[in-house]
Parts: sequence; structure tokens; C-alpha cells
Amino acid sequence: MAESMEKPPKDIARNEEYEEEEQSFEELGLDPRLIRALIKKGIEKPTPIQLVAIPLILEGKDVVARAKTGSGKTFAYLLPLLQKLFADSGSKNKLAPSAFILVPTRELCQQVYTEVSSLIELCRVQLKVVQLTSSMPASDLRTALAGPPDILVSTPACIPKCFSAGVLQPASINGSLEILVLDEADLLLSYGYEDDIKALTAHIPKRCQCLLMSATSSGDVEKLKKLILHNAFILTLPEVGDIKDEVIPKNVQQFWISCSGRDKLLYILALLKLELVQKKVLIFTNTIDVGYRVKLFLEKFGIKSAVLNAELPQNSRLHILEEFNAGLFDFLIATDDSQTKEKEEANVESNAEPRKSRKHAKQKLDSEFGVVRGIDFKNVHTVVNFEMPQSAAGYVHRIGRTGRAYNTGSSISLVSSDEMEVFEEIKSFLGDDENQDSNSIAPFSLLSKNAVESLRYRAEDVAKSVTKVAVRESRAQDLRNEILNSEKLKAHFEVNPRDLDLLKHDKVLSKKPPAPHLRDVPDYLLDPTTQEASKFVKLARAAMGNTNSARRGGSKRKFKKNKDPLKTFSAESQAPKRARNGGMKREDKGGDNSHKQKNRKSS
Ligand SMILES: Nc1ncnc2c1ncn2[C@@H]1O[C@H](COP(=O)(O)OP(=O)(O)OP(=O)(O)O)[C@@H](O)[C@H]1O
Repeated sequence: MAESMEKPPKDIARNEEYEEEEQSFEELGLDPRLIRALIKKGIEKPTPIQLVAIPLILEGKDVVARAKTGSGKTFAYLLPLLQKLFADSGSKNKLAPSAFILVPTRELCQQVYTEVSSLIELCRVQLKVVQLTSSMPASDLRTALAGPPDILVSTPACIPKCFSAGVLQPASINGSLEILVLDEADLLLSYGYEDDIKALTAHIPKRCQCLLMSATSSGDVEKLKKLILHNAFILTLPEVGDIKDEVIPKNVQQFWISCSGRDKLLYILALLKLELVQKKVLIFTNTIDVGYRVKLFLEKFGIKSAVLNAELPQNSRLHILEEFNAGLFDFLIATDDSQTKEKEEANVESNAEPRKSRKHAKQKLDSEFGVVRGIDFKNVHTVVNFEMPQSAAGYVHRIGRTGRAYNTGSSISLVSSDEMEVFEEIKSFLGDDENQDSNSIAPFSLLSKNAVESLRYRAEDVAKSVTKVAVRESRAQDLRNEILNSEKLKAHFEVNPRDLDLLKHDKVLSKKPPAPHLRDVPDYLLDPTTQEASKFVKLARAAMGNTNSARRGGSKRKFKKNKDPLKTFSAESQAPKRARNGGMKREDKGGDNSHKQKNRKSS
């Protein structure tokens, strides 16, 4: 903390020079071992936040970095952190880890831990990283901290737990801690970790370098800044000055469909069955029951999906994420963490302070579950809001699960009349102006009314069979299965950490297999316009596949608008009789293309 106090605070709010420069990791002063490791991961060029943060962190500055979801904040702090520890690894008389990385959820712990471990392995250096969770018994905590390890990744709640179990001494932290990272800093306080962080701050030595990473700015980040930092470098990296571009990656196209709450199952069926969205697809619901309802409903039509929620055991959740990321299944129905808390624990929320309510509901839901914020879903092309999130911030974080780093993505929100208020709130948050022509969220025009109506009879019939009892039974059955799996997984992954194919999470929950007439949509039910649109989505997918392989090759990573079929496809030219201002066409609007190209170049 001391170093940054010598200098006045500095605000770097997107500097043109970063946009144009094609700086490499070498030029940022990164260790060749790390550069080689990155190349093995297919990463060759720093993202804008990495470009500015890495040199500052290497210089020892305290940094607050705010950059949109999926912009590469994790490597922005991990790479310089590891480099500093390479240099430091000679000093062995430490009694506590040299670096703490604190994150709000277990899922993030696991993600960061995996990333650090893989970098260490690829760099072939002798650094030890451990991951702690607050549910670990004291004996496991003691074993993990023996040594001590160089890097500790955990939620903040673990630190006071280690103090009270006597496995970590405050004085040792004071003598050893060199770098403290608070990742997803905008969420740490709302997850109820304020007291845990305060318990640590008293023992952070003055020389310790502190880094705060966040996707959005909020009062909570300011509070943390005051608590931990004194005079940090503030990095703010939106792509352009416009609010909507600050928060949602530019390469995510956002759409919406107006439909009644009752028709949502029908619409999701039409989108998936008629292949109007590109895979992989992440579907968000607000409650666990609705998640299972969607799963059971889709199953009847032969569409397999997995469910992810706070009720499932941790091992299963991590495994579901791994399998989905590895591409073992295409559809994942996730129940948004904050929504789960609000809806499932309604009886304990009211005016209670968040930490208390989380504890109260502990038997039922894992309070450290977090599937939306910060989780790096790999190659999710489409995010579907089956139900709308309850806030604009929730929307931003959900949509941020696609279009990560240099990938493209799209989102489709199914909005019922009850949800119009929050939808308007989201639109105004994104900077949409009623009087202006341009909308951040455009109507989705690839799905015609005829196409939807042709599926209505079957969908409504099947929806009736997915009763509350069926949902409850499936939920209980899935939980039982996953608890069993969880134990098996624990044992198995200790021995075979890379084996992903042991258990499938998208297994069918209904007792009967889908009826053949529901599995395939007969030709006479297919609406020609939608069929045409589906063809284009398939073509786009094939072309995107090529783009992806070019991306893996590295040098062609830059996303080119005119090569992206999703961006160039015009609903008007391909299907002239349909709505004129919707679907993919909106990308062609907005005139200032040279500006967009320029920004994309830097992203
Ligand atoms: N320089 C880079 N080039 C290409 N891909 C990158 C680069 N840096 C990071 N990535 C990849 O981009 C993805 C998103 O990175 P990361 O999870 O760090 O984003 P983030 O900014 O932390 O997002 P969020 O706010 O949602 O947590 C990851 O899959 C990561 O491997």
C-alpha cells in the first residue's frame, strides 16, 4: 500500500494511444516463461486492460481496474502477480502465503485456481497455489496452509475462519503478504464479505501491493478502495464514451421477444427446435423450479440440457461447468445466483442484512454459489433470458457470459408484460433513448408468428404434462443423483483431474423417452420464412467455426465485422417480406463504421 501513496492518484480513462498500438506481451516486460505459457494457451496479444494494467502492476503500483465483462481482467492481474513471485521465490522464511486472491464465489475460486495452476505448470516454476473454502474442516485448512503455499485463492470468509482455527496467524500475514487481489470487487460487499475483509485489512502490511478488479463501478468498489487502498492508479477501460458500450461487450448482439409468461416455453422451444440460435446456449431462469420446468419441457421434444443452481453440491456444479466449457453438451439452464437468493429465500430476505440471510438459508442453498458473475463460460454463443433479471446490473452480468475476449455472441430476452418495467429500466441503463432510432436491444425478427403458432398446439399440450409435482420430483431426483455423483466425482477427480467424461449432467429426468412425433418437427409444421432464417443461422455457425479455428491460430484473432455472417446478414435482403428493423439487420445501422472498426481493433 505504501508505494502508491507517494504518487497522486491517476485516472487512465481509455487513452487513444492504447487503441492504436499493437503492443505485445514482450513489450510490456512480461517474463518469457509466461509468454510461452500464453502462446500454448493460444493467447498472443494483450487485451486493452492487460495493456495498461500489467506494466503498472509490475512496477508495484496499487491498481483499481474497471473493465467490462470478458475483457481479460484475470490475466491482467495474474500474469504480473506470478512474475513478481518468480522473482520472490528465493525468500523461503515466510509463514504465510505471499499473495492472496479473494473472490466472491466458490465457482470463481475454482476458476482462478485452475488458471493459476495451469500457468505455473506451463511455466515450470516451483510455486504452490492452494484453494480454500469456508466449509473446509480445520484439519484440511491446516494441511493446505502448511509450507506455506505462495498463493492462496479463496473467498474472504475463509480468512477469519483460518484465524479462529489457529491455522493462519495475523502476524504471519503481516510478515509475508506481498500482493492482495480483490477480484470481482464490485460484488464482494454485496455478497456479505465486508466484515471478513475488515478482519484482514488490519493485518495487511504497508508494503503490500493491492489490486481491485471489477466489471462495474459502484459504491461498494469505492468503499473497498477506501478500506484497502490509499492512492491507487484508477484504470477505466470502456471502449467508447457511450454507456452501453462501457458495460456490454461490443461484440454481443442483443435481441428481445415480446411474449406472454405462458408462452415462454413455446418460444424457447421454437428458438431451439427451429435452430434459430447458435450453440452453445446458456438459458437463465430466476428460480430453480422454473429451471427444471424448462428442462423437463425441452426433454419431451428430445432437447437435452443440464441444470445449474445453488442447490446442487459443489463438486457437481464445478463438474457441470467443466463439461459445458469442454463442449460435452450444448444447453445449460442456469438459475441466476442473486435471483435465487431473492426468490428462494424470500422468507428470510426482507430487511435483513445479506450475510445473515445467507447463513440462515445455508442448509438449503450454498451461499457462496455464483454462476453469473465472473464465471468464464467458454464459447457460449447465445444467452437466453427465459425470465428477465431483476436489475440492469443483473442483465449486464448475464449477457457478459457471451462475447468474451475476442468471441462474438448474442442474447435473446423473452419479455412478458409483467417484465416490461425492468426491461425499460435495462434499456435506459444501456442508454437507449425512446426518441432515437438506435436500440441496444432490437426485436428478434428471425422467428415469425407463423412458425411459433405452428408449434403452439404441441407445446401447450406438453407444457400441461410438466406439472408442479413432476418438477418437484425431478428436482429432488436430480439433487439425489448429483449428491451421489458429487462423492464419486470427489474421489475420481483426485486421481484423474482431467477426466471430464465420467458423468453426464444433461441426462434425461423424465421417466418416458420423448415421443417420436415431438422429437422431430414435421415439414408441414415448418414455416418457410423461419426455415430460411434457420438455414442462415446454420450457415453462420459453419462460418463461425472457421473463424474460431483462425482464432486458435492466433494471428488472425482480430474480429472483422465484414467477415462475420451474423453482422452482414440482412433480414431485409434475405427475407424481404419480414419485419424491416429487426433481427440481425440492426448491425448495419448506426453509420459510423470506421469508428466501430477502430474500436473493435483494440478490443
Ligand atoms: N489477451 C487475450 N487474448 C485472448 N483471449 C484472452 C486474453 N486474455 C484473456 N482471454 C480470455 O478471455 C476470456 C475472458 O477473460 P476473463 O475471465 O479474465 O474476463 P473478465 O474481464 O474477468 O470477465 P468478468 O468480468 O466476466 O469476470 C477467458 O477465456 C480468457 O482466457
